[in-house]
Amino acid sequence: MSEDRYLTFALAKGRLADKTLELLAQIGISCGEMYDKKSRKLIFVNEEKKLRFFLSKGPDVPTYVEYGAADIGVAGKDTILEENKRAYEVLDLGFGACRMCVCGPASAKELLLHHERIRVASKYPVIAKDYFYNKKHQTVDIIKLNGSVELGPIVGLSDVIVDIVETGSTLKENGLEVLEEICPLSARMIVNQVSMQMETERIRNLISQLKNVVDKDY
Ligand SMILES: Nc1ncnc2c1ncn2[C@@H]1O[C@H](COP(=O)(O)OP(=O)(O)OP(=O)(O)O)[C@@H](O)[C@H]1O
Ligand SMILES: O=P(O)(O)OC[C@H]1O[C@H](OP(=O)(O)OP(=O)(O)O)[C@H](O)[C@@H]1O
Repeated sequence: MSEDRYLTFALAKGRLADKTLELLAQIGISCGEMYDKKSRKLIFVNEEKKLRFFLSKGPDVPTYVEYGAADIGVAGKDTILEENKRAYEVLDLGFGACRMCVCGPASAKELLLHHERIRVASKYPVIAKDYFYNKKHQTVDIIKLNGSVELGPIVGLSDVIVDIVETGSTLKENGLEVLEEICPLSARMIVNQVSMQMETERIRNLISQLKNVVDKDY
């Protein structure tokens, strides 16, 4: 444990970024110019509290944390499950709440029911494979897509999709529905395993302050 060592945070760009910065601000941690959307700067330092922050693509957050390039990370549970990296998941931050679901046209219900060998399109092939093979014991063909996954059943690429559902409006507007729920999702804080041993007090203190705010808000 060293007083001079900087604790480094890897934060996910995109939907979760603003909420993460707001949460840190609520416990008195400022990330300064990170709020400046026009800035191309990647790393920010809070000298007073000996903290460093950087924004990365969401799926890279668990990688930075596993290798110790970041001590702490904030990412969606979907990303954590999909990337499957070594790190301690220490806190459910509550925001970014949504669900991972199997979705498709109503007609695909029968295919699921009879454990047919179906095609599943997803941005999350690891989660999809784990669900169908390990939980449902159903053999399927998984097709990896990078976005607009709802297109899969519409254009005949796949029978169903495994994707995030929040409000359900994307499904509705495209004539699809939730067929099965895989798991609930939200933003999580993860910690590098060595950092947790080396900086136990600072990290525990941070977790407990964040927990107080999260318990109050959600
Ligand atoms: N409606 C939603 N769609 C997608 N992700 C959501 C939604 N609601 C909450 N989330 C959370 O936000 C995270 C994704 O945020 P982001 O804005 O980076 O989306 P993305 O579409 O996956 O990114 P990209 O545009 O780089 O592909 C997810 O990992 C998930 O945990
Ligand atoms: O239930 P809803 O509130 O409609 O939200 C769910 C949609 O949002 C996400 O897509 P995103 O906007 O990230 O775009 P993408 O399809 O390119 O990943 C997700 O993949 C769904 O398509």
